[in-house]
Amino acid sequence: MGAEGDASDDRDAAGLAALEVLYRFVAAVEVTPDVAVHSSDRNGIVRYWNRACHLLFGVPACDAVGRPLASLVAHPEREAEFAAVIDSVWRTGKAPLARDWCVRLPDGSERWVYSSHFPVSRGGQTRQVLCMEIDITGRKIDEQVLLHAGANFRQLFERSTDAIVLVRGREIVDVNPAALQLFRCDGNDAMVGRSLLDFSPPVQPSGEASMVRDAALAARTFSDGNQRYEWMYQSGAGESFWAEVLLTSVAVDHQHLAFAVIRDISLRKATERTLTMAAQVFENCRDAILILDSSYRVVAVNRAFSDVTGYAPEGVIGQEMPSLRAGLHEPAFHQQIRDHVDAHGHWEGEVFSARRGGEVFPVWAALTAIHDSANRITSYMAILSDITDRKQVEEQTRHLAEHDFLTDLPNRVLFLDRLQQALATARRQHTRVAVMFLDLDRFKAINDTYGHQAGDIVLKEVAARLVRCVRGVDTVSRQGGDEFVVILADIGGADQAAHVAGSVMQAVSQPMTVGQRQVTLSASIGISICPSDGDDVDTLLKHADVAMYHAKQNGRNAFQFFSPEMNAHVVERVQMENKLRQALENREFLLEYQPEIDITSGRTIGVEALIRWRHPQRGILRPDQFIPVAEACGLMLAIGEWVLREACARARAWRDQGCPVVVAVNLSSVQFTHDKLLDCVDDALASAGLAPQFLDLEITEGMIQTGDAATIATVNALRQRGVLLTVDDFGTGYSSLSTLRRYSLTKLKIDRSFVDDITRNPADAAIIPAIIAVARSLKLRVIAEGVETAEQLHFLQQHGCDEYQGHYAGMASINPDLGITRRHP
Ligand SMILES: Nc1nc2c(ncn2[C@@H]2O[C@H](COP(=O)(O)OP(=O)(O)OP(=O)(O)O)[C@@H](O)[C@H]2O)c(=O)[nH]1
Repeated sequence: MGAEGDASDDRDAAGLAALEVLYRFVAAVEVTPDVAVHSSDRNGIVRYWNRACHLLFGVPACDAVGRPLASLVAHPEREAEFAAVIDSVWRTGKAPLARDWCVRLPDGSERWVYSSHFPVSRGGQTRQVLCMEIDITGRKIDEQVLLHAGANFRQLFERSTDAIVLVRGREIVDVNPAALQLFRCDGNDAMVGRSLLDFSPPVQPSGEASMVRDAALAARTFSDGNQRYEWMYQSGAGESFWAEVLLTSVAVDHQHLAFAVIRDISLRKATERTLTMAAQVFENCRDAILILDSSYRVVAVNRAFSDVTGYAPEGVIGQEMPSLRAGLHEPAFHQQIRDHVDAHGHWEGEVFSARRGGEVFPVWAALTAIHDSANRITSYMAILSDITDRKQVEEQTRHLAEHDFLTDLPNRVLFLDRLQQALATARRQHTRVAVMFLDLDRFKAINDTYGHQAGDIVLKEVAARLVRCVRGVDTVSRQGGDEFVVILADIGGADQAAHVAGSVMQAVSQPMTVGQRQVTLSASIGISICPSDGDDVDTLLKHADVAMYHAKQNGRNAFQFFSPEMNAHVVERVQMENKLRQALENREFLLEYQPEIDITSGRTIGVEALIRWRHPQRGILRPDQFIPVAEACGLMLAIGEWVLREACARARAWRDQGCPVVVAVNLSSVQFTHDKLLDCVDDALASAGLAPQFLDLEITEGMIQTGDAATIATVNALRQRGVLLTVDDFGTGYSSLSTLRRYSLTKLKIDRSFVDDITRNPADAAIIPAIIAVARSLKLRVIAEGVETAEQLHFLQQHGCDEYQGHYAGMASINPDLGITRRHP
């Protein structure tokens, strides 16, 4: 990517540099007073005419362009020769040698010009003939004078502004002051006696050796009388310069002499080079270039213009710019651009252009005014870069940035933007907007069961179904994971939102095929409505999320509208979560111990450790007030570990004080199924130095009723360590005798609701003897909890219960009195 980027940067830089050359050239050609530049097409019609042409021929560009060249510049007496020269350019595609012409101007006057003709080619075919002309009338007059000078020849030789060098054989025998000046030599001695080859580089720019070419020219001059050619010289100061040479052979006193009239044409050559380069840039530039006259009519276009727009040059030259004609922008917009260019010289920006077939495409346009020497705008240059591809890439990039890669739905970024817009519209038009937050139920199970790929297919299918449930003005977005949010714009009321939520649930719950399988899903949806539940993005989203959370809490597969009470509940819960996270660190937990009494002896044989939270604001909280939150936010493991350690340490302390009691600790299901349970128990016992038989772990029926191998292994591992195991809240679950038999347990704890029944509902208390019978058959001890009255104790005693706990024996406290023995009736 990087390398490609660098390469294209280089290309762009080169392209810009080339365009800069072109621009400077067009500007230079336009303003140069010395070189008249014009071009004509195959029919001899003038297509380009610079300001110097105006000065030389007396015809302004606006009158010259479009007229036959022959009507502007006549070549009296040499019409046929001139026509042959032009014809050879068209036929051969080659530039002929420059030559002098006497031309007649439209006003009847005559001038001498020195003309060079060049083909302007495209695709290997000559399209125009470009002509550069220099006014040499003054020099011609000098030459005429020279011819008729006779005796005054020497004087004219001395005064000539052209360099004249007399040569015998190869040797220079005389030079005039102009020659000394041209060759940067201080006096005749510097040249006389030497050869012109001494003032030439070894090789000419054409690649020919100077010596070889010089010999050929000398021979031809000798046979033809004279030769005109171009030559690269090197001055005495070592500088190279281009010259035009007229070498004439003369016989004086039977000696063959030659005199060379040499004129520096470096300036013209440089202009030619720039012209060639500019023509190449113009033709080969990847961007479309148009040269426009001061009325914005096309004077010339390059190949890229035709490639990009499909217009042939003939179709547009002399017309106004095609994109202007297409009426893609308001006329006022074009006028603004023109005003800007006239005022500042340049304008660039993004506009639309049209191809010949009518297709509209985006371009980056740069329009530059070209001024003459009097700073008047004579023409314009427009460069049009087709940015269709760039726009497409931009569009793709934008799409990627705003859409979810999996479902192609708007992502959170675009969703937020759309919601802002929907809310702004609702505010203006006093309408309502609903935000529907949807989370799939137990989606993790799909991933876990069928694999992530299957999960992806499900998410895509859900996305498609959601889109089908809403109108075009609504937005369905995926926020990530299995969460989707829908904006229902301009809804009549809550009923309408409920209707959509109903159809969404219906759509999601239709079975879908993933690979070979059928999957059935459900979703929980929370809805908030603007303005009643909030009128800004954050509030509406938060409230829809809160409502969705409640839908989940209430059993999933439902939708819920937001209500302030829900919010209060959630706020409270979040606050509790935050406080809970700090509670361990701040040592805010404490354990109270409730004695467990042996019914026969009345002695305290154990204690149940009960966790309390000393909440900084709300005082002492009981487990049911915070344990569900701790479980939900993943803090239960850490809290459970602390309880185990603390309880074991305390049991060890009591034993050291001579009160060896068993400490019962409740295990949460997260703890019980966690693979660190055994390590955790071992650590707690080891760090307290407590024998395992003094630790009783209380688990619920629910945790063991599956009877699966993993649960059996955990129970066995604990029992093998010697730790006791009690099934808490016994009688409320559905464990069967056969399941219980699989485990090596210690004790069953009769749930307090049955103990309550002894006094309140004696008929139902019959379950207690049944539980005790089960325990006996499994050789387990039985303990009853929640014993508050003598009557309850008596009932338990009568039915052979082993132990009890409850207010009758003693409240839970930090420092229970373990020494007392209760007297039972
Ligand atoms: N296949 C797939 N799964 C994803 C993608 N992004 C997130 N998930 C999974 O989606 C699941 C989202 O689970 P949750 O919403 O937290 O929980 P859930 O199982 O849906 O349970 P509830 O939301 O409580 O009903 C997680 O298991 C993520 O790993 C995804 O692009 N493709």
